[in-house]
Formats: sequence, structure tokens, C-alpha cells
Amino acid sequence: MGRYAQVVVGPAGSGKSTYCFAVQNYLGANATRLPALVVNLDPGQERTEEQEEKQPFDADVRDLISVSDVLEELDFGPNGALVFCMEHLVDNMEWLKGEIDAVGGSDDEYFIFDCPGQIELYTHIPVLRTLVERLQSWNFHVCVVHVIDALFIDDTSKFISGALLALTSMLNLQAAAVNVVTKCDLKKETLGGGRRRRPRAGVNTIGYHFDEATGTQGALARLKALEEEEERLKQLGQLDDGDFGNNDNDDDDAATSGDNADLAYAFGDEEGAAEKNGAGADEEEDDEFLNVDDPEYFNPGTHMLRAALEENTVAPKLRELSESICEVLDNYNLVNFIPLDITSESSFEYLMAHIDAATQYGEDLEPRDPGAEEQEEAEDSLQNDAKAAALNE
Ligand SMILES: Nc1nc2c(ncn2[C@@H]2O[C@H](COP(=O)(O)OP(=O)(O)OP(=O)(O)O)[C@@H](O)[C@H]2O)c(=O)[nH]1
Repeated sequence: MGRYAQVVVGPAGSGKSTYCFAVQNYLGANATRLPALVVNLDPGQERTEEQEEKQPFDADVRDLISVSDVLEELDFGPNGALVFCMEHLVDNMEWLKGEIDAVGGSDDEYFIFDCPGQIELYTHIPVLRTLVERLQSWNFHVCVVHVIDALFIDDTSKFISGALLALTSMLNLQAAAVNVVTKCDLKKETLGGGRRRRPRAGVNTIGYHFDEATGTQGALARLKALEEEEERLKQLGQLDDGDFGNNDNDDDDAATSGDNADLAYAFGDEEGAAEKNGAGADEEEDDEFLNVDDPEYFNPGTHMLRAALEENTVAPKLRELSESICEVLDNYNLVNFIPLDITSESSFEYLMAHIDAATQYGEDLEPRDPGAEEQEEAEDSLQNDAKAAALNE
């Protein structure tokens, strides 16, 4: 099937470790997928004992070197110590290969690498680039997952800085990339919480369907498509006024047990995950998906900054610079964000579809003729009959 790797980068506190383990839970609960192994590559990683016990890393760079070791023994500050550790890791890539082979050691593997958040590691120091290249040379299909906190893009200027950060990492790491907005469950709470009615088929994928135009310029197109679909469904009488974007607590009661399962899903409670994935799961409960709430929020695009420029709400001194930044983002037309609500299975499904496309997941599978299995069984049975006949003679 192949070797796959997600290299998870993003600013400190953006939710990288939480994301890694949530993806591990998601893949672990799905019998048709390769289970994921999580490798910590942050020598300054600080998790509580309880977290380490509940979901330990499968391999950990701190077994090679840690920031605290360097701080103790060398005269460095915390940032210098981290850079020293990462350079030491790059000089000892055979150690990493050994760890990967020890916990994985097969041709079909799925690894998730939790990287440090210091921006210099993927802007002007080539350590993460080297790491990605090495993984590729070990036959991994690599996808860089750049995570950004939902609260980080709460206003236009923060969004622009997040988008530039994502663009920088995409350009420097030179691998397939997916940008993810994490902590969207918090955004959902800001919007008023409560369960929304399950979106009707065809409605919930429009905002972020990955066949739609991508890139920052695509945001407007997506928003327009969503509005047109809303209008169309209204005309067909399939949509009540309250269905789009508004809170709808109709099915709060029905969803109560699903809520627990959702959280369990994200945070590693196997029973909860089993309940969620089991046959008894209520169909209505498991398909809450955020993108109908506020598409513009999750994919704001440079048009927001342009609108601010037109409204003269940007300081005159920054006007020209802001316009140039919009131009860079629009011209590259590369940066696109996918929202992730770790409490929603459909949100994971949607994100994984992107990551699978980026890593070409499963494309190494040999094509099989329909009916090949039956033919093999028939041949086996013929051979067994022949053996039995030979023994009897
Ligand atoms: N509600 C919610 N909280 C989250 C989510 N992701 C992360 N958090 C919280 O955000 C905080 C930081 O999360 P981490 O996963 O440690 O972030 P990180 O990017 O690995 O942090 P560093 O290792 O310091 O770079 C923790 O308190 C998490 O519980 C999320 O999707 N939803």
C-alpha cells in the first residue's frame, strides 16, 4: 500500500500535538485504514504525565536530545537550544530511521510527525526541509500539514499573516501541503453552540468541496456557490429559512449521547469511538459539519483585506504594503484553508480526503479484476481436489 507521512507544522500552541493524536484516533477507529504512528520531533515538547500515559508518542526525539539537556549543558537560550537540537537531529537522521523502522518496519505505514512551532525552522533554517527530503528518500509520500488556530484568523490582518506563514512553509518545505484551521469547535461555541440539523445531502459539501476552485481567490467563488445553492433549495422548497448558518437546536436531545462520543472520538476514548462508529450510531447525530455555519470565516481570502482597503479602514501608511501582500497571495493562488472541528467525524473525513489526495493514499494498490478473488478460490479448490485425489490413489 505504501508509506505515508504527515509532517505537522504551525505556530506554538496552534494545536499540533492535539491534531496528531486526534488523527491517530480517527485512523485507528477505521478498520479500512492504515493505523497511524505518532513521532514527536519537538525536543522542547512539554506534555503532562497524564497525557504521556494516555497517548504516548510511538517514537520521541527527546530520546536523542532535548531542549532541557542542552539548556543544562550549554550556554544557550531556549530558542538557540531548540535550533541546536534540530540541527543535531538532522546530523543524526540514521537515528530517526532506526526509530521509524523499530516501531513501523514495513512497507505499509502511516506516520505523523509532530514538529516544533518555531517559525525559523521552516523559514530560514533548512532543518525541516531536510527532514521532508529524507522522508521522501525513504519512500514516504509526504504531506506537510500546516495548522493555524481558528482564533488566529479572527480578523483580516491576522488572517493575512497566517496565510503568509502558510505560503512561506509551502514554498520552503517543497512538498504537498494542506493548511488546516484547528480549534473550530471553539468557533462553533462562539456562534452559539447547540447541534445543528444534519445538512441535507449536497448542501454540506458545497462550501469546501475540493473540486471547487482552490486558493485564496476561490473563497469568493465558494461563497457564491453556497448562496446560489441556498437560493435554489429554497425555491425547490427543500430548505427552511433556518437551515443555513443559523443555530438549530431541534435535535439537541437526540444528540446528547452523540456529543460524548464526539468528544471521546477526538480525545482517544476507545469505547466512545466504538459507540460512534458502531452500527447503533444514530445517523442524524454524526454528521454535524461546520462549513455551513460561516464559510467566509473559514476561508476569508484576500477580498476581505481588499474590502477593508476600499473602506479606508487600513492605515494609509500600510495601504500600499497591504495591496502588495494581497497580490502575492492572489498571484500564487496556493493558500487555502480547511477547517477542522475535532469533535466532528465528517470534518475529519473531509480533511483526510484532501490529505489522501495530496499523498496519493492507496494509489499503490495493485488493480484487481472484479471476480479475481472467486477465480483464485476456484483454482485453490481445484488444486486441493487434485491433491486429495493423488493422496487417495
Ligand atoms: N477546543 C480545542 N482545543 C484545542 C484543539 N487543539 C488544541 N487545543 C488546545 O490548545 C492547546 C495547545 O494545543 P497543543 O496541541 O499542545 O498545541 P501545539 O501546537 O502542539 O503546542 P506546542 O507544542 O507548544 O507548539 C491545548 O490546551 C489544547 O487542549 C481543538 O481542536 N479544540
